[in-house]
Amino acid sequence: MAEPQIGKDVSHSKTDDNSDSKEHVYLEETFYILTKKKSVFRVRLTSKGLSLIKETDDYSKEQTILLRDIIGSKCMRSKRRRVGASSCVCSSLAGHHLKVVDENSGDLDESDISAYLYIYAYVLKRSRRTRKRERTTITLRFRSYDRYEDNNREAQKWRTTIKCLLADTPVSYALPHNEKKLLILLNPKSGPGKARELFQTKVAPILQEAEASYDLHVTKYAKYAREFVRTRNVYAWRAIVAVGGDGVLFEILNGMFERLDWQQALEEVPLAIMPCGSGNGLARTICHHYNEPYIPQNLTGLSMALARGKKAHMDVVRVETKSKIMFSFLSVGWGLLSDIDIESERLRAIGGQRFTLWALARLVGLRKYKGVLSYAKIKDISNLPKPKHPLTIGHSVSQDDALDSPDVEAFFDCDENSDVFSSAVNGKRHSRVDSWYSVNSRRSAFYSTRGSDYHSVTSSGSEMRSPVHACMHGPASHLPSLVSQLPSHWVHEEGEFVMVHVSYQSYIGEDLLFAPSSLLSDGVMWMLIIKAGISRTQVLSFLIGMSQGNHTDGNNEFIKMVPVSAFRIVPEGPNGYLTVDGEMVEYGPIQAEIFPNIVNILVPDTK
Ligand SMILES: Nc1ncnc2c1ncn2[C@@H]1O[C@H](COP(=O)(O)OP(=O)(O)OP(=O)(O)O)[C@@H](O)[C@H]1O
Repeated sequence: MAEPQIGKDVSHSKTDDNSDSKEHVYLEETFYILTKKKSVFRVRLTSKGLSLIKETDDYSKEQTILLRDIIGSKCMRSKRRRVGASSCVCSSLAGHHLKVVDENSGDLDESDISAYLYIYAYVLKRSRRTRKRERTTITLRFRSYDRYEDNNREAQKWRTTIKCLLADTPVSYALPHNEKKLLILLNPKSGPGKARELFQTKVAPILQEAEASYDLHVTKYAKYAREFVRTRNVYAWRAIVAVGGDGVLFEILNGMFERLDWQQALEEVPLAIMPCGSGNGLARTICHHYNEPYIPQNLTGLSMALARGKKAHMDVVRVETKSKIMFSFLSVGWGLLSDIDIESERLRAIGGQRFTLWALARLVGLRKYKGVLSYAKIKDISNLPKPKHPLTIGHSVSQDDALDSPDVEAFFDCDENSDVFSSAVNGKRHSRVDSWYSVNSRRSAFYSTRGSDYHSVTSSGSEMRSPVHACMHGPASHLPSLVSQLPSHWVHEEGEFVMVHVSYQSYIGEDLLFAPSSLLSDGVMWMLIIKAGISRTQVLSFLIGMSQGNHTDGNNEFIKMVPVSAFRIVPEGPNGYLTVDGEMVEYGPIQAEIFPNIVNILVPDTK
């Protein structure tokens, strides 16, 4: 039997049955199942993924776990049995409930020389109407040699190769050098207040399996995340993750623009979002573009994206009010949708449904707002100029003061419920008698990645509230000041409006497909204008249509959607709401322009 080998020595090309593309085989090994004497499993690690080929005298059946669905792997050993447990060292393992522990654990069973490789994957499953990821663990048992060290070496070879393939680095015997930690900024108050729980139960276990370590900071007050990002050496982390609603990411983004080195920081440190708020428009948009199932409070696909680190460019909009400049990634709103967003705050505890309830209330008392709307219309969106980077060059400034001391690290190994389909072999000499076993959706007991730090709200440490006056940097505006005249080619509309809402993302909420044609990075803002005079029935069908993205279909003289590159809204009177990314800003004149490609955001790896 050929030993598993690595890299060039054994590599050969295999033509995939389903495609013409050549597939590179890195490792290949046969695993026997003695209880099923006539069947073997040929396991192949290829550039495509992990192929498990079951071969009997009569047939051969292949299952492939795609590389993009694999999140990580881990080498384990058997756990020492308790004294009095009904087993003897030399007895068959078949039928027994095998428990495994970390290879460095003090609780391991020295008499079992097997090394176990656990491979963790989240495979996309389709049922008739839905798609979702299911957790799958493949266990390979290495027991060809008489010494654990030799078996472990084999298992480690597979682990290293998997790790290199996942990191997209050349396959070698050394684990790829990784890497900086993730910076997690978690808002415990976002949405219905479940961010902490969701992170611990849904995100942390996946980061654990991927061996992606992180520093977790729980925000202590509004603007905490913004100050944190402004004042820290953000280059120490490989990405900054907002766990909460769009509001936390808004803070992080604006904290980045408050840095003198904003350009370098945004180029080198990608941002990411884990949706635990009530709107979650950006997270929904990312999943939409990358064909990743979006299931509220599930977070599997986006957690995998954190581990993988694949980046995409995203546009950012510079917004100016009378007294502030800010940067936005989602939307600017005036009228109906902003009223619903802000006034439904009091129903925060019920999560996203607050929008539906308040929409009904606002429909009954439909308001209209007087003002002037001006915009630079994009004439041909199929022929957009290639996005440019802003010309301003920032210089790097970083501060590195300490905030909290790390709290206790919570790490639990997956030593419960870990079944391994094992072969009946006793005696001292082993021929190759390894076996594999795969089980779906196993419960996981992982909470925190080794090497990750949890900075608790209760941990001692300085309150941050920075006394430093923050000033906004970022790309230079091309617009005249808010009180100056606009260019002559702009369109002006004066009158009464039910709403004007501008978004640069497809979804502005989990169920609100606002701009179906929008892309993450296209330099286009989609401006939806609803003029006064529209009937309540038409508004209702507009709101219902937004769940499917067909709210602007059909002939309606009161509703229109316009692609723009810049706009200005000048409301009349003192009463009303203006929102930027769902956050209320001062009521009065507001203008905005889009800057393509400024931010890097982590996205699912669905290549
Ligand atoms: N510890 C905290 N205490 C109080 N408010 C906080 C804290 N941390 C952050 N905030 C503020 O909470 C606001 C709302 O946050 P977030 O966006 O996470 O939730 P959400 O509004 O429910 O979600 P969405 O924006 O998706 O609707 C933000 O403006 C943020 O500044």
